[in-house]
Amino acid sequence: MSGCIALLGGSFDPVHNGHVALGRRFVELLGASELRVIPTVPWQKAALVASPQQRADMAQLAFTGLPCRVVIDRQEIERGKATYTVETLRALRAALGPEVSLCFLMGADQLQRLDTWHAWRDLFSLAHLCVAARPGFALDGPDIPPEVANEFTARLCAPQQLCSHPAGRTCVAPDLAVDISSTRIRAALQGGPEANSLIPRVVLDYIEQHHLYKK
Ligand SMILES: Nc1ncnc2c1ncn2[C@@H]1O[C@H](COP(=O)(O)OP(=O)(O)OP(=O)(O)O)[C@@H](O)[C@H]1O
Ligand SMILES: O=C(O)c1ccc[n+]([C@@H]2O[C@H](COP(=O)([O-])O)[C@@H](O)[C@H]2O)c1
Repeated sequence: MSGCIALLGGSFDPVHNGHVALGRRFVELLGASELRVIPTVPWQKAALVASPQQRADMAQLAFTGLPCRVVIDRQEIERGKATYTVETLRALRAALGPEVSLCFLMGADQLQRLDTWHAWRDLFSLAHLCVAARPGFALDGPDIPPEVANEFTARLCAPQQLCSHPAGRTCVAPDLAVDISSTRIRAALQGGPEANSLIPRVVLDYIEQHHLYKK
């Protein structure tokens, strides 16, 4: 089976067990043959702490061991400016062709904000959208903007159906429940050992070696 490509974009400042669980869960559900991790330069967030290179290094460490090929895609950090996902998906389509199945992964927090993304409706012609539950963020109901809910629900399929189509469908992983954020980890790293259980050991070692996130 050729499988599809799961795409996971993020700030990863730092990468944590929630990101790894999100990637792993959808690789399993979709039957993806590749997870392409895309460290971003976010236009909706204040300045990040770690450098683009450090965030890419940490992602490389965190995602080894998944049951598929893992690629750290540096195109967004190499653009050297804040980027839009729609641009990245257009570049991937141009490079990979119209037939390959592309599945863009996100947590429920981003579904709630999807209507703020640049040209968000165009995303559906370029990729599938796959959304995982995240504690504190509903997957449906009044927290999802009505226009997003309409588009998302009309395209909803079982995850295993996505790999046989290039784009345009949606799916959910309602059973993910990892209550971790990079914000909490940055705070924990300043205060004590709590971060130990929230990020992969190899990433914690990297953070210590590079003296990241200290006061
Ligand atoms: N615990 C989690 N469960 C499910 N999805 C998550 C989780 N943490 C992050 N994600 C998703 O991973 C992607 C990248 O997230 P990001 O790098 O911004 O991490 P974050 O923890 O949300 O960061 P911050 O706290 O700095 O906002 C987003 O689509 C986000 O929804
Ligand atoms: O394209 C946009 O306008 C857009 C707005 C907000 C977030 N994103 C993407 O969503 C992913 C997660 O972003 P973040 O800010 O939660 O790290 C990452 O790939 C971002 O590029 C994209």
